[in-house]
Amino acid sequence: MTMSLASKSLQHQTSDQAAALAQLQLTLQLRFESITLDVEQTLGITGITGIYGPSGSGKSTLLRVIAGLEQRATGQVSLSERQLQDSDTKLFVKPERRQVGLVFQDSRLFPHLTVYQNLAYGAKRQKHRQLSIANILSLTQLTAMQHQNVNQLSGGEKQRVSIARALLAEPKLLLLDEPFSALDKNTKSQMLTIVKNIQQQMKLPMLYVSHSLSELQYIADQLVTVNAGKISPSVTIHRAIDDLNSRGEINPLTSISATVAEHLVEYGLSRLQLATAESLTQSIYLPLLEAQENSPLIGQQLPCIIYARDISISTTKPEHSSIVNHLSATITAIHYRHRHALVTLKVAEQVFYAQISLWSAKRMALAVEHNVYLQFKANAVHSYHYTEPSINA
Ligand SMILES: Nc1ncnc2c1ncn2[C@@H]1O[C@H](COP(=O)(O)OP(=O)(O)OP(=O)(O)O)[C@@H](O)[C@H]1O
Repeated sequence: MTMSLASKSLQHQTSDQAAALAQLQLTLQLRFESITLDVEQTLGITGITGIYGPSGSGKSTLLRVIAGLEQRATGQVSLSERQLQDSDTKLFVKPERRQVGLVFQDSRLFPHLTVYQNLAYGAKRQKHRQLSIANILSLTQLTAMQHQNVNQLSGGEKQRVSIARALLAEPKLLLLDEPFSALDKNTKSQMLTIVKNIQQQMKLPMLYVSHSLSELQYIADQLVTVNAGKISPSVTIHRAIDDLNSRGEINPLTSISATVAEHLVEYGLSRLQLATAESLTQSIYLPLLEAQENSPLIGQQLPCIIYARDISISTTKPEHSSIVNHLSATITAIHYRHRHALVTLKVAEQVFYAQISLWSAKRMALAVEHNVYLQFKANAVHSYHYTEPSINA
Protein backbone atom coordinates (compact mmCIF):
# COMPACT_ATOMS: atom_id res chain seq x y z
CA MET A 1 0.00 0.00 0.00
CA THR A 2 1.48 3.36 -0.98
CA MET A 3 1.56 5.82 1.88
CA SER A 4 0.04 9.26 1.25
CA LEU A 5 1.79 12.45 2.36
CA ALA A 6 -0.97 12.95 4.90
CA SER A 7 -0.38 9.57 6.44
CA LYS A 8 3.41 10.01 6.41
CA SER A 9 3.05 13.19 8.41
CA LEU A 10 0.53 11.43 10.59
CA GLN A 11 2.97 8.64 11.31
CA HIS A 12 5.58 11.21 12.20
CA GLN A 13 3.20 13.09 14.47
CA THR A 14 2.08 9.99 16.27
CA SER A 15 5.39 8.17 16.52
CA ASP A 16 5.78 9.16 20.16
CA GLN A 17 2.25 7.85 20.77
CA ALA A 18 3.41 4.53 19.54
CA ALA A 19 4.44 2.67 22.63
CA ALA A 20 7.03 0.30 21.14
CA LEU A 21 5.71 -2.53 23.27
CA ALA A 22 2.30 -1.56 24.56
CA GLN A 23 1.15 -3.35 27.70
CA LEU A 24 -2.08 -3.49 29.59
CA GLN A 25 -1.81 -4.45 33.26
CA LEU A 26 -5.09 -5.59 34.70
CA THR A 27 -5.86 -6.75 38.22
CA LEU A 28 -9.56 -6.26 38.58
CA GLN A 29 -12.87 -7.57 39.76
CA LEU A 30 -16.40 -6.60 38.88
CA ARG A 31 -19.30 -8.63 40.19
CA PHE A 32 -22.65 -8.86 38.41
CA GLU A 33 -25.48 -11.21 39.28
CA SER A 34 -24.75 -13.44 36.30
CA ILE A 35 -20.96 -13.27 36.20
CA THR A 36 -17.85 -11.94 37.95
CA LEU A 37 -15.17 -10.38 35.79
CA ASP A 38 -12.04 -11.55 37.56
CA VAL A 39 -8.84 -10.68 35.76
CA GLU A 40 -5.18 -10.78 36.72
CA GLN A 41 -3.14 -10.49 33.60
CA THR A 42 -0.45 -8.40 31.93
CA LEU A 43 -1.23 -8.36 28.22
CA GLY A 44 1.18 -7.46 25.43
CA ILE A 45 -1.12 -5.44 23.14
CA THR A 46 1.20 -4.11 20.42
CA GLY A 47 -0.65 -4.17 17.08
CA ILE A 48 -4.21 -5.50 17.08
CA THR A 49 -5.33 -7.82 19.87
CA GLY A 50 -8.46 -9.84 19.15
CA ILE A 51 -10.86 -10.48 22.06
CA TYR A 52 -12.85 -13.66 21.53
CA GLY A 53 -15.28 -15.62 23.67
CA PRO A 54 -18.85 -16.84 24.02
CA SER A 55 -21.79 -14.50 24.39
CA GLY A 56 -22.08 -13.18 27.93
CA SER A 57 -18.49 -14.11 28.85
CA GLY A 58 -17.55 -10.50 29.70
CA LYS A 59 -15.83 -9.11 26.58
CA SER A 60 -17.74 -5.82 26.43
CA THR A 61 -17.51 -5.44 30.20
CA LEU A 62 -13.73 -5.80 29.99
CA LEU A 63 -13.57 -2.99 27.40
CA ARG A 64 -15.91 -0.83 29.48
CA VAL A 65 -13.65 -1.22 32.53
CA ILE A 66 -10.55 -0.29 30.50
CA ALA A 67 -12.39 2.75 29.08
CA GLY A 68 -13.35 3.87 32.61
CA LEU A 69 -17.08 3.29 32.17
CA GLU A 70 -17.40 0.87 35.10
CA GLN A 71 -16.72 2.87 38.29
CA ARG A 72 -17.62 -0.11 40.46
CA ALA A 73 -14.72 -2.22 39.23
CA THR A 74 -12.12 -2.76 41.95
CA GLY A 75 -8.40 -3.29 41.41
CA GLN A 76 -5.82 -1.72 39.15
CA VAL A 77 -5.67 -0.83 35.47
CA SER A 78 -2.51 0.55 33.83
CA LEU A 79 -1.72 1.20 30.20
CA SER A 80 1.98 1.06 29.35
CA GLU A 81 3.10 2.28 32.81
CA ARG A 82 0.36 4.90 33.14
CA GLN A 83 -1.99 4.03 35.97
CA LEU A 84 -5.64 4.59 35.04
CA GLN A 85 -7.23 3.32 38.19
CA ASP A 86 -6.32 1.89 41.56
CA SER A 87 -9.09 1.24 44.06
CA ASP A 88 -6.55 0.99 46.94
CA THR A 89 -5.40 4.59 46.47
CA LYS A 90 -8.81 5.77 45.16
CA LEU A 91 -7.25 6.76 41.85
CA PHE A 92 -9.79 6.83 39.02
CA VAL A 93 -8.89 8.61 35.80
CA LYS A 94 -12.10 9.80 34.12
CA PRO A 95 -12.97 8.23 30.72
CA GLU A 96 -12.30 11.46 28.80
CA ARG A 97 -8.81 11.72 30.35
CA ARG A 98 -7.74 8.11 29.77
CA GLN A 99 -6.71 8.58 26.13
CA VAL A 100 -8.63 5.41 25.37
CA GLY A 101 -10.98 5.53 22.37
CA LEU A 102 -14.07 3.33 22.12
CA VAL A 103 -16.03 2.38 18.99
CA PHE A 104 -19.26 0.37 19.32
CA GLN A 105 -21.38 -1.59 16.86
CA ASP A 106 -23.91 1.25 16.52
CA SER A 107 -22.22 4.51 15.68
CA ARG A 108 -23.54 7.14 18.07
CA LEU A 109 -23.23 10.14 15.77
CA PHE A 110 -25.17 13.41 15.56
CA PRO A 111 -27.63 12.52 12.76
CA HIS A 112 -28.41 16.10 11.73
CA LEU A 113 -24.74 17.09 11.22
CA THR A 114 -22.36 16.40 8.31
CA VAL A 115 -19.33 14.12 8.57
CA TYR A 116 -17.07 17.14 8.98
CA GLN A 117 -19.33 18.76 11.60
CA ASN A 118 -19.48 15.52 13.59
CA LEU A 119 -15.69 15.47 13.70
CA ALA A 120 -15.35 19.21 14.33
CA TYR A 121 -17.74 18.93 17.30
CA GLY A 122 -15.46 16.39 19.00
CA ALA A 123 -12.32 18.27 17.96
CA LYS A 124 -13.42 21.47 19.73
CA ARG A 125 -12.81 19.80 23.07
CA GLN A 126 -9.26 18.77 22.07
CA LYS A 127 -7.17 21.89 22.66
CA HIS A 128 -3.69 20.52 21.86
CA ARG A 129 -4.44 18.27 18.95
CA GLN A 130 -1.62 17.37 16.57
CA LEU A 131 -3.76 15.61 14.00
CA SER A 132 -5.93 17.68 11.69
CA ILE A 133 -9.44 16.75 10.66
CA ALA A 134 -8.11 16.55 7.07
CA ASN A 135 -5.52 13.94 8.14
CA ILE A 136 -8.15 11.83 9.80
CA LEU A 137 -10.63 12.15 6.92
CA SER A 138 -7.96 10.94 4.54
CA LEU A 139 -6.93 8.04 6.77
CA THR A 140 -10.51 6.82 7.12
CA GLN A 141 -11.20 7.44 3.40
CA LEU A 142 -13.95 9.95 4.15
CA THR A 143 -12.56 13.04 2.42
CA ALA A 144 -14.94 12.82 -0.54
CA MET A 145 -18.03 12.59 1.67
CA GLN A 146 -17.07 15.06 4.39
CA HIS A 147 -19.96 17.42 3.56
CA GLN A 148 -22.64 14.74 3.50
CA ASN A 149 -25.12 14.42 6.30
CA VAL A 150 -24.30 11.33 8.35
CA ASN A 151 -27.86 10.02 8.09
CA GLN A 152 -27.28 9.70 4.32
CA LEU A 153 -24.32 7.36 4.84
CA SER A 154 -24.21 3.56 4.66
CA GLY A 155 -23.53 1.50 7.81
CA GLY A 156 -19.86 1.05 6.88
CA GLU A 157 -19.40 4.77 6.21
CA LYS A 158 -21.02 5.66 9.53
CA GLN A 159 -18.63 3.31 11.30
CA ARG A 160 -15.73 5.03 9.56
CA VAL A 161 -16.97 8.36 10.99
CA SER A 162 -17.07 6.77 14.46
CA ILE A 163 -13.51 5.55 14.05
CA ALA A 164 -12.43 8.96 12.70
CA ARG A 165 -14.00 10.66 15.72
CA ALA A 166 -12.23 8.31 18.10
CA LEU A 167 -8.87 8.83 16.34
CA LEU A 168 -9.23 12.59 16.46
CA ALA A 169 -8.98 12.43 20.25
CA GLU A 170 -5.47 10.95 19.72
CA PRO A 171 -5.95 7.89 21.91
CA LYS A 172 -3.08 5.71 23.10
CA LEU A 173 -5.36 2.69 22.83
CA LEU A 174 -8.41 2.12 20.63
CA LEU A 175 -11.13 -0.30 21.74
CA LEU A 176 -13.43 -1.67 19.04
CA ASP A 177 -16.46 -3.63 20.26
CA GLU A 178 -17.88 -5.67 17.36
CA PRO A 179 -17.76 -2.56 15.18
CA PHE A 180 -18.61 -4.28 11.89
CA SER A 181 -20.90 -7.11 12.92
CA ALA A 182 -23.92 -5.52 11.22
CA LEU A 183 -22.14 -5.11 7.86
CA ASP A 184 -22.17 -7.40 4.80
CA LYS A 185 -19.03 -9.41 3.97
CA ASN A 186 -17.77 -7.04 1.27
CA THR A 187 -18.15 -3.90 3.37
CA LYS A 188 -16.66 -5.72 6.34
CA SER A 189 -13.59 -6.68 4.24
CA GLN A 190 -13.16 -3.06 3.26
CA MET A 191 -13.47 -1.89 6.87
CA LEU A 192 -11.04 -4.50 8.18
CA THR A 193 -8.49 -3.47 5.56
CA ILE A 194 -8.93 0.21 6.53
CA VAL A 195 -8.53 -0.56 10.25
CA LYS A 196 -5.40 -2.63 9.57
CA ASN A 197 -3.90 0.23 7.56
CA ILE A 198 -4.74 2.74 10.29
CA GLN A 199 -3.09 0.51 12.88
CA GLN A 200 0.04 0.12 10.77
CA GLN A 201 0.31 3.82 9.95
CA MET A 202 -0.44 5.20 13.42
CA LYS A 203 1.14 2.31 15.35
CA LEU A 204 -1.87 2.59 17.61
CA PRO A 205 -2.58 -0.50 19.78
CA MET A 206 -6.14 -1.74 19.37
CA LEU A 207 -8.34 -4.26 21.17
CA TYR A 208 -10.90 -5.71 18.77
CA VAL A 209 -13.89 -7.74 20.04
CA SER A 210 -15.57 -10.12 17.61
CA HIS A 211 -17.55 -13.36 17.53
CA SER A 212 -16.04 -14.20 14.16
CA LEU A 213 -12.79 -16.09 14.34
CA SER A 214 -12.21 -15.69 10.60
CA GLU A 215 -12.49 -11.90 11.00
CA LEU A 216 -10.07 -11.98 13.94
CA GLN A 217 -7.68 -14.24 12.04
CA TYR A 218 -7.50 -11.59 9.31
CA ILE A 219 -7.16 -8.54 11.52
CA ALA A 220 -5.48 -9.57 14.78
CA ASP A 221 -1.83 -10.15 15.58
CA GLN A 222 -2.65 -11.91 18.84
CA LEU A 223 -5.73 -13.19 20.59
CA VAL A 224 -7.10 -13.12 24.14
CA THR A 225 -9.98 -15.46 24.93
CA VAL A 226 -12.59 -14.55 27.53
CA ASN A 227 -14.49 -17.29 29.32
CA ALA A 228 -16.96 -16.82 32.19
CA GLY A 229 -15.28 -13.56 33.28
CA LYS A 230 -11.71 -14.89 33.11
CA ILE A 231 -9.23 -14.04 30.39
CA SER A 232 -6.35 -16.01 28.86
CA PRO A 233 -2.86 -14.62 28.27
CA SER A 234 -2.47 -13.15 24.77
CA VAL A 235 -0.85 -15.52 22.27
CA THR A 236 -0.26 -15.19 18.54
CA ILE A 237 -3.41 -15.60 16.47
CA HIS A 238 -2.15 -18.82 14.80
CA ARG A 239 -1.24 -20.38 18.13
CA ALA A 240 -4.61 -19.35 19.62
CA ILE A 241 -6.48 -20.97 16.73
CA ASP A 242 -4.39 -24.15 17.06
CA ASP A 243 -5.30 -24.25 20.79
CA LEU A 244 -9.03 -23.77 20.05
CA ASN A 245 -8.81 -26.52 17.40
CA SER A 246 -7.17 -28.99 19.73
CA ARG A 247 -9.67 -28.27 22.52
CA GLY A 248 -12.50 -28.90 20.02
CA GLU A 249 -14.01 -25.47 20.77
CA ILE A 250 -14.46 -24.36 17.16
CA ASN A 251 -15.17 -25.75 13.71
CA PRO A 252 -11.59 -26.82 13.09
CA LEU A 253 -9.67 -24.66 10.66
CA THR A 254 -6.17 -24.02 9.40
CA SER A 255 -4.81 -20.53 10.00
CA ILE A 256 -2.15 -19.38 7.55
CA SER A 257 -0.11 -16.28 6.81
CA ALA A 258 1.52 -16.79 3.43
CA THR A 259 3.37 -14.49 1.03
CA VAL A 260 1.47 -13.28 -2.04
CA ALA A 261 3.66 -14.48 -4.94
CA GLU A 262 1.75 -13.72 -8.16
CA HIS A 263 -1.64 -13.08 -9.74
CA LEU A 264 -2.74 -15.34 -12.58
CA VAL A 265 -5.27 -12.86 -13.88
CA GLU A 266 -6.32 -14.94 -16.92
CA TYR A 267 -7.13 -17.91 -14.65
CA GLY A 268 -8.78 -15.88 -11.88
CA LEU A 269 -6.30 -17.16 -9.32
CA SER A 270 -3.61 -15.75 -7.03
CA ARG A 271 -0.68 -17.78 -5.78
CA LEU A 272 0.63 -17.69 -2.23
CA GLN A 273 3.94 -19.09 -1.18
CA LEU A 274 4.18 -21.02 2.02
CA ALA A 275 7.32 -20.44 4.07
CA THR A 276 9.12 -23.76 3.73
CA ALA A 277 12.72 -24.83 3.34
CA GLU A 278 14.01 -23.29 0.08
CA SER A 279 14.22 -26.58 -1.75
CA LEU A 280 10.61 -27.29 -0.88
CA THR A 281 8.57 -24.25 -1.95
CA GLN A 282 4.88 -25.05 -1.73
CA SER A 283 2.19 -22.91 -3.32
CA ILE A 284 -1.42 -22.28 -2.39
CA TYR A 285 -3.86 -20.99 -5.02
CA LEU A 286 -6.94 -18.96 -4.09
CA PRO A 287 -9.47 -16.82 -5.99
CA LEU A 288 -7.84 -13.77 -7.60
CA LEU A 289 -7.04 -11.03 -5.07
CA GLU A 290 -6.12 -8.17 -7.42
CA ALA A 291 -6.87 -7.43 -11.05
CA GLN A 292 -3.30 -6.22 -11.78
CA GLU A 293 -0.31 -8.53 -12.01
CA ASN A 294 2.02 -5.93 -10.46
CA SER A 295 -0.12 -5.30 -7.43
CA PRO A 296 1.23 -3.70 -4.26
CA LEU A 297 0.10 -6.84 -2.47
CA ILE A 298 2.85 -8.98 -4.00
CA GLY A 299 5.46 -9.83 -1.38
CA GLN A 300 3.07 -9.10 1.49
CA GLN A 301 1.80 -11.59 4.03
CA LEU A 302 -1.85 -12.51 3.61
CA PRO A 303 -3.76 -14.09 6.50
CA CYS A 304 -6.26 -16.69 5.33
CA ILE A 305 -8.12 -19.71 6.64
CA ILE A 306 -9.17 -23.10 5.30
CA TYR A 307 -11.85 -25.09 7.15
CA ALA A 308 -10.77 -28.65 8.01
CA ARG A 309 -13.94 -30.00 6.40
CA ASP A 310 -12.72 -28.60 3.04
CA ILE A 311 -9.38 -30.42 3.08
CA SER A 312 -9.05 -34.03 1.95
CA ILE A 313 -6.15 -36.45 2.07
CA SER A 314 -4.63 -38.69 -0.60
CA THR A 315 -1.93 -41.29 0.01
CA THR A 316 -0.66 -40.91 -3.56
CA LYS A 317 0.28 -37.74 -5.44
CA PRO A 318 -2.99 -36.45 -6.97
CA GLU A 319 -1.58 -35.71 -10.42
CA HIS A 320 -4.79 -36.27 -12.34
CA SER A 321 -7.12 -34.18 -10.20
CA SER A 322 -8.90 -30.94 -11.11
CA ILE A 323 -8.30 -29.71 -7.57
CA VAL A 324 -5.62 -27.00 -7.77
CA ASN A 325 -4.06 -27.27 -4.33
CA HIS A 326 -2.06 -30.32 -3.33
CA LEU A 327 0.62 -30.15 -0.69
CA SER A 328 2.96 -32.81 0.53
CA ALA A 329 2.45 -33.22 4.30
CA THR A 330 3.23 -35.43 7.27
CA ILE A 331 0.57 -36.59 9.73
CA THR A 332 1.41 -35.51 13.29
CA ALA A 333 -1.80 -36.53 15.12
CA ILE A 334 -5.19 -38.12 14.54
CA HIS A 335 -8.12 -37.40 16.88
CA TYR A 336 -11.13 -39.62 16.50
CA ARG A 337 -14.37 -37.78 17.13
CA HIS A 338 -18.03 -38.50 16.62
CA ARG A 339 -18.25 -39.88 13.04
CA HIS A 340 -15.10 -38.21 11.80
CA ALA A 341 -11.38 -38.03 12.31
CA LEU A 342 -9.50 -34.76 12.72
CA VAL A 343 -6.08 -35.24 11.20
CA THR A 344 -3.31 -32.78 12.11
CA LEU A 345 -0.58 -32.48 9.51
CA LYS A 346 2.54 -30.45 8.99
CA VAL A 347 3.80 -28.86 5.79
CA ALA A 348 7.24 -27.69 6.92
CA GLU A 349 6.38 -25.62 10.05
CA GLN A 350 2.78 -24.86 9.00
CA VAL A 351 0.09 -26.91 10.75
CA PHE A 352 -2.95 -28.03 8.71
CA TYR A 353 -6.16 -29.72 9.86
CA ALA A 354 -8.16 -32.10 7.69
CA GLN A 355 -11.50 -33.49 8.76
CA ILE A 356 -12.28 -36.81 7.09
CA SER A 357 -14.85 -39.52 7.74
CA LEU A 358 -14.00 -42.35 10.12
CA TRP A 359 -14.70 -44.64 7.20
CA SER A 360 -11.94 -43.01 5.09
CA ALA A 361 -9.46 -42.87 7.96
CA LYS A 362 -9.91 -46.61 8.48
CA ARG A 363 -9.92 -47.54 4.79
CA MET A 364 -6.70 -45.59 4.17
CA ALA A 365 -5.09 -46.93 7.40
CA LEU A 366 -3.76 -43.45 8.20
CA ALA A 367 -1.24 -43.20 11.03
CA VAL A 368 1.07 -40.65 12.61
CA GLU A 369 4.28 -40.01 10.61
CA HIS A 370 2.72 -41.13 7.32
CA ASN A 371 3.58 -38.89 4.39
CA VAL A 372 0.45 -37.97 2.46
CA TYR A 373 -0.96 -35.26 0.19
CA LEU A 374 -3.46 -32.60 1.18
CA GLN A 375 -5.98 -31.42 -1.39
CA PHE A 376 -8.33 -28.46 -1.42
CA LYS A 377 -10.00 -26.21 -3.98
CA ALA A 378 -8.96 -22.59 -4.48
CA ASN A 379 -12.44 -21.59 -3.25
CA ALA A 380 -11.74 -23.26 0.10
CA VAL A 381 -9.11 -20.60 0.90
CA HIS A 382 -10.84 -17.63 2.57
CA SER A 383 -9.41 -14.19 3.15
CA TYR A 384 -10.95 -10.87 4.11
CA HIS A 385 -8.57 -9.05 1.79
CA TYR A 386 -10.54 -6.28 0.08
CA THR A 387 -9.99 -5.21 -3.50
CA GLU A 388 -11.59 -2.04 -4.87
CA PRO A 389 -14.12 -3.08 -7.54
CA SER A 390 -12.59 -2.19 -10.92
CA ILE A 391 -14.27 0.62 -12.88
CA ASN A 392 -15.27 -1.80 -15.65
CA ALA A 393 -16.75 -4.33 -13.25
N1 LIG B 1 -24.58 -3.23 34.09
C1 LIG B 1 -24.79 -4.54 34.26
N2 LIG B 1 -25.57 -5.00 35.25
C2 LIG B 1 -25.77 -6.31 35.43
N3 LIG B 1 -25.22 -7.27 34.66
C3 LIG B 1 -24.45 -6.88 33.65
C4 LIG B 1 -24.19 -5.51 33.38
N4 LIG B 1 -23.36 -5.42 32.31
C5 LIG B 1 -23.12 -6.70 31.92
N5 LIG B 1 -23.77 -7.56 32.73
C6 LIG B 1 -23.72 -9.02 32.62
O1 LIG B 1 -22.38 -9.43 32.50
C7 LIG B 1 -22.28 -10.53 31.60
C8 LIG B 1 -21.23 -10.20 30.55
O2 LIG B 1 -21.74 -9.20 29.68
P1 LIG B 1 -20.90 -8.67 28.44
O3 LIG B 1 -21.77 -7.71 27.70
O4 LIG B 1 -19.60 -8.18 28.93
O5 LIG B 1 -20.67 -10.01 27.61
P2 LIG B 1 -20.05 -10.21 26.16
O6 LIG B 1 -19.03 -11.28 26.27
O7 LIG B 1 -19.62 -8.91 25.60
O8 LIG B 1 -21.33 -10.75 25.39
P3 LIG B 1 -21.77 -10.61 23.85
O9 LIG B 1 -20.75 -11.36 23.06
O10 LIG B 1 -23.10 -11.25 23.81
O11 LIG B 1 -21.80 -9.15 23.52
C9 LIG B 1 -23.66 -10.78 31.03
O12 LIG B 1 -24.24 -11.86 31.69
C10 LIG B 1 -24.41 -9.50 31.35
O13 LIG B 1 -25.77 -9.75 31.57
